[in-house]
Amino acid sequence: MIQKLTETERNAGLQELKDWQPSAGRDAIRRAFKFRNFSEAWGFMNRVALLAETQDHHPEWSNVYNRVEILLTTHDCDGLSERDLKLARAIDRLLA
Ligand SMILES: C[C@H](O)[C@H](O)[C@H]1CNC2=NC(N)=NC(=O)C2=N1
Repeated sequence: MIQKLTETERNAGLQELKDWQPSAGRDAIRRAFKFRNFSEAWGFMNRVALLAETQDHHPEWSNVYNRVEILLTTHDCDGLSERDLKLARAIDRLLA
């Protein structure tokens, strides 16, 4: 069973992932993305979807035209885990 991050691990993760914010009211992190148009937003979502499948870890997300919002949390432990940090790092690398 996957473990929730401790407070120390959580803080270290948030410090490292500077573009991600803690989600208000949930043990989760979120990041908002803005692209030039829908096509670029959708292309990004496709790439994230493939990443999510390889990690067997899936985002909660929304898309409105050129904007994408991603929330990461781990349902299996009802909170933030190392799996969320791993997926967030991989998403950031897609854009680097
Ligand atoms: C059976 C399967 O491996 C699990 O249900 C995975 C799938 N993707 C998941 N994604 C997320 N975000 N949290 C999970 O706990 C989770 N669990």
